[in-house]
Amino acid sequence: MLIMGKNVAVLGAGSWGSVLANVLVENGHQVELWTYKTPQADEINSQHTNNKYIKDYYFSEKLHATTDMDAALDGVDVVLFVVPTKAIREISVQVCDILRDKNNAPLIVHASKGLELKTYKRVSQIIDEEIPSGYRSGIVALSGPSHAEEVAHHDLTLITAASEDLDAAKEVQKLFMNNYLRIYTNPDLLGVELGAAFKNIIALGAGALHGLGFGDDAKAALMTRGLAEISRLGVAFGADPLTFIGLSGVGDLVVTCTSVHSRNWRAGDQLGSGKKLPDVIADMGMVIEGINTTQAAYELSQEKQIDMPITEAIYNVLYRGADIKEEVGGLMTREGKSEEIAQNMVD
Ligand SMILES: NC(=O)C1=CN([C@@H]2O[C@H](COP(=O)(O)OP(=O)(O)OC[C@H]3O[C@@H](n4cnc5c(N)ncnc54)[C@H](OP(=O)(O)O)[C@@H]3O)[C@@H](O)[C@H]2O)C=CC1
Ligand SMILES: O=C(CO)COP(=O)(O)O
Repeated sequence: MLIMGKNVAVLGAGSWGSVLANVLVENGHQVELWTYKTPQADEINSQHTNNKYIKDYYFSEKLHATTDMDAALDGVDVVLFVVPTKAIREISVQVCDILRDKNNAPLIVHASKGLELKTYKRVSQIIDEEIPSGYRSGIVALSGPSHAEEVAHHDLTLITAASEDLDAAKEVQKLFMNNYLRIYTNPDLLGVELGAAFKNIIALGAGALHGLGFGDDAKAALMTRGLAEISRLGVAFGADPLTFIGLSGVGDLVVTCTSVHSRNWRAGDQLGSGKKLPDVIADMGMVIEGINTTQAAYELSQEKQIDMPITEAIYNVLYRGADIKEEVGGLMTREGKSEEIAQNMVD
């Protein structure tokens, strides 16, 4: 099943980038993990740890980190982007400048979950714009219910390799698949990327409900109604509605709304407990993608006239200083609806 000996550059040495790089090393590939921070590269190379992002975990001694992107991209077969969405464009520009002088045209994979602010572009669209097809082969999104903390310890995880290019998706499937990480292919790149981005909004809400002291009924309700509204927005952009009941849809929604590993859930929990947003962001020290994605999704829903009451409530808390309890009260006392109509993913 494994393709042995591919050369892979992993860009972004946070929690997910460093763990995915380790998976690739364990699968027998040559990996250069790129970070812009020399002390972090030194820590990974000499102590085999990455303690700010994955506590008390020892990486393979074969995993090598570097701050030299040119060297990392030299002769690579695959480039994996795992930086926060807001950094994708600038890193893509740097990668393209380097690939222009090489002739390896690698396969591009990304594992980031968000939308670009203002342009509302998906990660694969940004990469496609900045790295023309002459300098690379296909683009694949790797997505689904997966926390770095669990994959690091070989917990069983199933995710999706999505691409409009099936051969590229199959190559990524073979690259990552092993006895603890199972990969499916999916042709609905748009639906997979939108599900991955939007579930973080609902995870912020699920965390907030927990912080406010609400229980399992409220959590189940939020996840169900949240799935209905994020599917509605995704379908308006051309996603296959069935993608939202797959790994990158309901799968990722469930894990992110229920796991203490989720930074989005934890951020929501802290907001629900009364902590101020700037303190939540500062104390997390890792990316909380749902904050920007809430803004993007809210603006898109306004533009497309799509009813997204949960997203709007979370937007009001994050960007308009609204009181969380009042927003929850507002959601509960909206005009009564038929579930048949309210559940419709399409209208
Ligand atoms: N963690 C997980 O389990 C999973 C994460 N993801 C997705 O993967 C993406 C990355 O997440 P994750 O690894 O968790 O995030 P982290 O915050 O743990 O790490 C992000 C890394 O990218 C670095 N970075 C930030 N901005 C730049 C930049 N402009 N140039 C270069 N490097 C930069 C950060 O450095 P610094 O900290 O110094 O800013 C950090 O090393 C996100 O889109 C997330 O949604 C997907 C699935 C699982
Ligand atoms: O996407 C993830 C799990 O699949 C990671 O979620 P968080 O970014 O909320 O930690």
